[in-house]
Amino acid sequence: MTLIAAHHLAVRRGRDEILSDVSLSVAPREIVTIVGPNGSGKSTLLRALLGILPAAAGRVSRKPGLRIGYVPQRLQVDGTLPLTAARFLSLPRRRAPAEVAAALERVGVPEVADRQLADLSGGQFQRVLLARALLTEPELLMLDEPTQGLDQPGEAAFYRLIEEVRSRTGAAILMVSHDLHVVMAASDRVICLNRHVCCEGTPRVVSNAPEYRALFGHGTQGALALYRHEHDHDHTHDQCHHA
Ligand SMILES: Nc1ncnc2c1ncn2[C@@H]1O[C@H](COP(=O)(O)OP(=O)(O)OP(=O)(O)O)[C@@H](O)[C@H]1O
Repeated sequence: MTLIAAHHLAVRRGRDEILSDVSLSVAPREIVTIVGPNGSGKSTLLRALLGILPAAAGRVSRKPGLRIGYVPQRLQVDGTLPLTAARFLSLPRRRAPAEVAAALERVGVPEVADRQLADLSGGQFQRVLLARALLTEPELLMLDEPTQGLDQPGEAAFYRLIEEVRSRTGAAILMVSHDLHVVMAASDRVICLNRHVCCEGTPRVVSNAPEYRALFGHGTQGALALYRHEHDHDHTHDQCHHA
């Protein structure tokens, strides 16, 4: 069974084709991570899967009635707007205080309920966003660079939390990440995107693929190589595809 899939999807912004011929699918309980250079269309892909952006070609299919929890890449909170974490979780749908407290407890930040959103640390704020996404009891959680701005222990803790969410709720996870170490440890499947799917497969298969090494190199150097990737190589012989 598939929860959500893209079939030969293309997305345009103006005259620019941001995504071409992208096909992918996410099955129940899977953790799938999208990696790729800046501007490679990762956020665009998530937004097209959500139906926020229209398909210029191809299509998106979703299991009927699929419940999706989405954590966007950025959420600007106006520091002058008084809004506590608990109140934020109660928008747009009113939630009982006990439900809000349980949601914050689940993501490990019960103490922030009455704090102003603008006063939370990056890690606390990401957890509040996750708590909010979990309130809809999603079958699929979509997270766009959820650990942006967190330090390494904060990132590792957040990904452990994501795995816990998967085991407790059975939700599938589709996320964008730049942190390759954690991606490799925490994902069932990795999709390398550069306006099209360069390469995909299990972390083991992908990390052993010459195409992956050309893209990412090794270790921390690899993470830097990601940003330098010029996409000047030929993908005709991608061996990690369909792995
Ligand atoms: N609202 C918009 N209007 C026009 N073009 C856009 C818009 N949003 C994004 N783009 C363009 O689409 C391309 C892909 O952007 P996108 O944000 O999907 O990439 P990304 O892989 O998520 O990047 P990053 O890693 O930097 O977050 C970029 O060239 C960007 O300039």
